[in-house]
Amino acid sequence: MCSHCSSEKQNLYEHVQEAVAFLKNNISKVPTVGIICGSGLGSIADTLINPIFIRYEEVPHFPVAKVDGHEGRIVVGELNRRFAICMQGRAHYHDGYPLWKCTIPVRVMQGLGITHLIITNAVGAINPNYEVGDILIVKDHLDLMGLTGTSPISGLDDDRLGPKFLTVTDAYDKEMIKVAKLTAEKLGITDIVREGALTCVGGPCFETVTECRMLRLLGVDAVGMSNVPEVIVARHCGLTVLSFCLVTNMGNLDHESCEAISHASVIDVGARRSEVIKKFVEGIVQNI
Ligand SMILES: O=P(O)(O)O[C@H]1O[C@H](CO)[C@@H](O)[C@H]1O
Ligand SMILES: Nc1nc2[nH]cnc2c(=O)[nH]1
Repeated sequence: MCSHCSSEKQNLYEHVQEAVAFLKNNISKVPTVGIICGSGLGSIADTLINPIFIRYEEVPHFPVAKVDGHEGRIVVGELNRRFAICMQGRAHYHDGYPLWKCTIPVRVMQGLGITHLIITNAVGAINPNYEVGDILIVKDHLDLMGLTGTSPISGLDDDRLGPKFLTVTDAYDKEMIKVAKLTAEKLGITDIVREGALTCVGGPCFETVTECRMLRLLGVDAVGMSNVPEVIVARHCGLTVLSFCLVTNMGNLDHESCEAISHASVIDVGARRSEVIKKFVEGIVQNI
C-alpha cells in the first residue's frame, strides 16, 4: 500500500495519542519547549539538566533517525527554569519516510504540552554573502516539496490533527525572531547571524550548480533537506515556532569553483559551532 493511503496514515491521530501516552508514563513533568536538533547539532541536548533519555525505537509509531550525527533519542530535562524536550536527531524524507511520518515527533511534543518549538537543521548557503558557520534565522520558506505535491499535511482528512487548509505566511513567529536576535546581540555573535528564506528539498543528493542557480533565482538564501515540513506541521497543530539553520557549506553556484560536499563535513561544522549554538538556544529559551 502506498504511503498516501496506508492505514498508518489513516490512524495518525490515534498513533500520536499512543506515543504521547507512552511518553507521559516515562516523563514526570509537562514540557513547555521543544527542540529538534539537526545534523551535527545534537549537542544542544547537552544543555538539559537531569536528563532522561528515551530511544526513538522504544516509542510507539515513532520514525527512527537513520543518518550519522543523529543520535535518535528523546532527551527531556530542565533548561533555564523550563522543562524541555529535545529530539536528538530526526527522520528525513530521504530516509524513506513520507513527510507525515517524519513529522510525528512534532505532533507528539504538542500532545505532551509544548507551546514553543525550536527547529534546527544543517543547510547549504545559496546566498553568496553567507559564510560557513553562519546561523540563519528563518523568516520565510519556499516549500518546494509542498508546491510540487508532497506536503506533510496533505490527505490527512482529520480535523483533530489540524485544519485541511493552512496559512503559513505567519509561520515564523516575529516575537521568537526578536528573542533570537536579542540573544545574538547579548552573546556578541550578530556578525554570524543572518535572517532569510529557507527551502527544503527531498535529497539525498546535494545540489548541482544548475540547481543552486535555480534556487538563487527563486530567492532563497539556503537549502536543506528538513525543517520546513516540521514548521508546517507545528503550525498545523498550533505551536509557536522558531526555526534556525547552521550553514555547513556553500551551495555550488559556479562550475569553476565547485567543491564536493560531504555529510562528514556537515557534521564537522556542527561540532565546531556546538558551543555557540548551545549558548544561543539557552539564551532563547531563557527569554520565551
Ligand atoms: O536536515 P538535517 O537533519 O540537519 O540533516 C542534513 O544533513 C544531511 C546532509 O549532510 C541531510 O540529512 C540534511 O537534511
Ligand atoms: N539540500 C541540502 N541540504 C544540506 N544540508 C547540509 N548541506 C546541505 C546542502 O548543501 N544542500
